[in-house]
Amino acid sequence: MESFVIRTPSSSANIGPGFDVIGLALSIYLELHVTIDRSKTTSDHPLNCRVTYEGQGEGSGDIDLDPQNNLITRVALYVLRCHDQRAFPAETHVHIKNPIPLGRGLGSSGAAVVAGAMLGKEVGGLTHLTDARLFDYCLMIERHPDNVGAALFGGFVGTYLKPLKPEDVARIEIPLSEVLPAPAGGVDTGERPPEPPHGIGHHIKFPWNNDIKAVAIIPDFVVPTHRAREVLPSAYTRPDVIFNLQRIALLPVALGQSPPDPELIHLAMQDKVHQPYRQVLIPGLNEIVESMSPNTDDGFLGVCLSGAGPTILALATRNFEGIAGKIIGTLRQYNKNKDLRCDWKVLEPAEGTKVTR
Ligand SMILES: Nc1ncnc2c1ncn2[C@@H]1O[C@H](COP(=O)(O)OP(=O)(O)OP(=O)(O)O)[C@@H](O)[C@H]1O
Ligand SMILES: N[C@@H](CCO)C(=O)O
Repeated sequence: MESFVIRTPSSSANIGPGFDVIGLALSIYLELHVTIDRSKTTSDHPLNCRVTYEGQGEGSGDIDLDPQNNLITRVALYVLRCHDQRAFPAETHVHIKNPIPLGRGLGSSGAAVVAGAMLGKEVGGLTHLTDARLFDYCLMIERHPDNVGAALFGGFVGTYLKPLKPEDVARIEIPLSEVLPAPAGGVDTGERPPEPPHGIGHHIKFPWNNDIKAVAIIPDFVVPTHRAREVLPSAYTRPDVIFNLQRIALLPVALGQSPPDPELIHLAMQDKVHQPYRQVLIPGLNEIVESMSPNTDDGFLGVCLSGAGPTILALATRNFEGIAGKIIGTLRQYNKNKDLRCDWKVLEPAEGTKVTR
């Protein structure tokens, strides 16, 4: 019996002004516990794969355990089929342990995509696939690189897409359904899916001062990423673009400096590209951003929406409970549900995806 574990961190995307660019891997981990019984030559399970799931929170019960539909195993299958392997080895068991809350802005789908790509590599014995190449596969599925970049490479990262040749631009616009074909009555057509162009995405690691902790306040409601993208405008004014450019030029330096400069970090985390528009989905967000500063809250450095929300991410050096309490109070004040449940956690930057045997 062969067994191994794939461990992928959660992540917070954007960190204020870095919309679709900056990601921070965080210390809540998705784990895939994989066993392969190669003594079996056939399996009763579709695609030779049994999927089990252990998770928590809203939506956990909706995770599809059919390997043809589950996001993680579908991504693995995409990687395998690009290498002419039509199914998992008989017989594979993937046990998913997922403490990352779904649809809350902590990169659950990014982690699932990265873990799935790594699963395809490992079960297929595709040792030639480097992390840089797996990034290309992930970017065929999750089209913004910030969450998948942080989940794959770890730490505090800036991510960017390479200008592509016109024919390759067309290839990253491939509809998701073609990259990950939904099962057509369970019948495998034998077609090879479109392979990712080489070098779609790149990343650079920024320094992080370890005195800075990430306090994640996780409200008990879901904001699907596609919904949070629909509320964004398709064009921005020049002053708003310049506002974000000025701050993004500061952010990676500000969060690496020792000792941290609270005023600089507070300024560097401001945003005019996504947060003001997402307030309609996360009542209280603007009030939190506008009412908190290093002068009003001891230990506070800055605050932003985590990814597409609704999680709020505060950066701080101390007074974590006080800061979380104030944010929870403001969320409850502006939410229709005055008893809104909110979980909160103090998180650290995390390592990228690792496989242990
Ligand atoms: N471990 C998992 N297994 C299968 N599907 C998953 C898993 N994790 C996430 N998903 C899918 O991803 C969806 C959530 O993705 P979505 O992009 O809306 O939010 P998120 O990734 O949690 O937040 P954000 O992208 O803002 O950080 C879930 O509803 C589910 O369909
Ligand atoms: N950059 C993305 C991250 C969410 O997945 C967004 O904010 O929409």
